[in-house]
Amino acid sequence: MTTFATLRALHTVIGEAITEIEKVYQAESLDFPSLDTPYYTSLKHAPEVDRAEDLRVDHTVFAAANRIVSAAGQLSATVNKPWFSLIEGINSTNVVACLQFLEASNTVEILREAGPGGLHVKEIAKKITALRSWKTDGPPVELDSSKLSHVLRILATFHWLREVTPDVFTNNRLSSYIDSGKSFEQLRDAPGTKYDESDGVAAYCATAGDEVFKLMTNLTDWLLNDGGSKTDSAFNFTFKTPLKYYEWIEQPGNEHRLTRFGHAMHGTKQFEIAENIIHGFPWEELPKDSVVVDIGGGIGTISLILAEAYPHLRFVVEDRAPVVAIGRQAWGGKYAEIFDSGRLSYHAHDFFEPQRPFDVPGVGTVVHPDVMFIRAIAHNWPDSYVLELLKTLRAAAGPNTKLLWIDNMLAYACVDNESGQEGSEALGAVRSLVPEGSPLLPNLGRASANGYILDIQMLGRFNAKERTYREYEALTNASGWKITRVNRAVGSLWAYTTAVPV
Ligand SMILES: C[S@@+](CC[C@H](N)C(=O)[O-])C[C@H]1O[C@@H](n2cnc3c(N)ncnc32)[C@H](O)[C@@H]1O
Repeated sequence: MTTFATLRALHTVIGEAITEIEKVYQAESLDFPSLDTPYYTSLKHAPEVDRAEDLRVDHTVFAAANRIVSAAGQLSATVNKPWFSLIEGINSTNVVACLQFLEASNTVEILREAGPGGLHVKEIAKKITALRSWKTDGPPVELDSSKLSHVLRILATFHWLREVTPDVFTNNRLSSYIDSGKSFEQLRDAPGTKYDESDGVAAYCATAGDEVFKLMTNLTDWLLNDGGSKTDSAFNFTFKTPLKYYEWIEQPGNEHRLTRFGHAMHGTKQFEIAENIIHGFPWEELPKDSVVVDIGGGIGTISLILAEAYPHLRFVVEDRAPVVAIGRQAWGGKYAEIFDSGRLSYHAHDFFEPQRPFDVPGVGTVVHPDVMFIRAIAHNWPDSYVLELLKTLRAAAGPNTKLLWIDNMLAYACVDNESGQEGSEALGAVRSLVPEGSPLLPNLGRASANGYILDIQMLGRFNAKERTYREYEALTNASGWKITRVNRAVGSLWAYTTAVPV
């Protein structure tokens, strides 16, 4: 194929995908949500606004949108001047720093309250300064608005904000996504509660802008000088600690990081649509009062989604004692019925220690849970630890216990000729994520970027990784489990992998 033929094929992919999306929206007389219009998850909207939002994750729309992102990324990589592509890649820290600033300065909340007309940088700077007053004993250091305008302008250039008129900025759809929902007064009077009862996206942004941003600057040194093995990870190298990340955030002085991390994990449900979580496993087939243990469940984000959808089940969120201790409080008054009825309880336990029988409200002592699930757990640990964890869970399993492993399942960036044989696709090994003859990268390129970005975050933070199907299979086979089903999520690389004891 000539390059022009490839460019035209990519252009066609985009055109056809737009037509598919338009049909779905036209069927309900709706327009696609505009990039210029904020959508604050903490606010109430007209039903048609919410419906247009919901349709974004309609399977047809989601899949077509992914093809557009993939094709647009490939088109741009082909035609953009390589130097410009390099600058965007190698200097992307500039954008990261500005995104970190956007969240840390509470600019999104300030602009929400300013309304659609936006606010001049001088006014934004004054408000940011006022919100910093708790940081210092004396008068807060005034933020220079001429510098602020430059930070906000690069964000507008990357579509993270909108510059309405020179030096006047407003939120757009993307920046509104980082909104914590808090008022100026709440942020001023109780800055430590910014993430409480939020959707966790702002907390995720803050964690990524702090720990991850810092440790990524040392990834190359760690890999080249330590071979990626002598010290535990780029995190240890950066923060000069022998502790594992989860021990470190529990140390005095890191209280804000521990609380923020719990909320950030709540934010990570955005990696997927709730529908995947709800239908990733046949929860409805489990008998009443079946016990589901959420191993390393954090503050309970995923179990709460499931407990709402499946009132007949009992959920136990197991995590380290300091995390469990802040679990219920992180939700404020939300989910009171689920907690009060005992349908969801917390259990402090180190998951590398043998699982012991424990009491579940309304059920009694449980020796073998019906389901044990690990979501975003294995990707935090190198293979040797995952093996230990899977063996520990295997020892706790009864003959009917199922293990559900939820993580990204990485596809190769090329066609995998050894996969795709009869029967293997059902178990997760795929030849390609795009149809035969498509000009798109077999792993959907930029549309799947979030999975590979998370993979490298796991490498830097934990010396760990997201895994391919073969890597899942090697670990389950070596620990007494057999994979019986892989349910790939719609629109992302997340997968729901069920295994049974052998
Ligand atoms: C990436 S978070 C995932 C949280 C949750 N499963 C979710 O999907 O939102 C990993 C969790 O593992 C917990 N964890 C780490 N080491 C643990 C251990 N040894 N025992 C129990 N939990 C642990 C952490 O405290 C954290 O809540």
